[in-house]
Amino acid sequence: MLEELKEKVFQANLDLVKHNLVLFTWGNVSGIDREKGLVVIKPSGVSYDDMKASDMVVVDLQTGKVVEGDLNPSSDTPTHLELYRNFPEIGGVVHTHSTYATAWAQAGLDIPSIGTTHADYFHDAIPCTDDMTADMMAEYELNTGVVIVNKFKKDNINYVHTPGVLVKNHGPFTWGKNADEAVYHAVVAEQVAKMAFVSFTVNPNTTMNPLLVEKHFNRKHGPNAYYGQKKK
Ligand SMILES: O=C(CO)[C@@H](O)[C@H](O)COP(=O)(O)O
Repeated sequence: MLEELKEKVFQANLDLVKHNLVLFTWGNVSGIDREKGLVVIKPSGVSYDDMKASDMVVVDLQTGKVVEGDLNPSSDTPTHLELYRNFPEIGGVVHTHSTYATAWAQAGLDIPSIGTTHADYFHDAIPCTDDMTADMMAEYELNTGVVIVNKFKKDNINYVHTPGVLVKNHGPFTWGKNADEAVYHAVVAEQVAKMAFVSFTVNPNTTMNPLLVEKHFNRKHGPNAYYGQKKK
């Protein structure tokens, strides 16, 4: 079942290792088949060296029940599912503990847009979620997704234009139209987190003109986007 998606999700998980975004098993990638309402995700606690495409676990989008697979799905599965249920245009989700993005998450700070690299991929600051309340702890993984969705709703952030978030005291989640794009955004998020850290070390008052943010974002994603299009 879903052999092609399993292979893609498996390769996307290995790409986390290739891009130095994970140590041990501290990360996970999933992909969704929207028509079938099924999500394919990495198994929990299996080393990337030993993992095979056939180890990927298939879960039901609505119930979270395992539909196929001998191993437990990633412990972060309820978070991935909550994102798929609330962000209908996404096709892949990534979670890592990459160093710089996690440092901003642990500090409880948004990563502000202070460079064109950031603005090319994230229209707004990469937001950091609010604290979870005590009653949310019982369903911690599900509510990790809830605090992400709440943050985007409360601050009116477009999840397509800003495809990532920092979960406070935890780490980054990113998404995209498929698993590959979600990994790509995880790489960019880590890089802009690192560059922002260095920029604020050099100049704690670093800012960026919002007009430059708009220019760069729209050059890649606006109605007249140029980047990657056929020559007119
Ligand atoms: O957030 C965490 C740990 O804090 C997780 O990302 C796990 O480290 C990965 O777990 P599995 O995907 O192997 O269950």
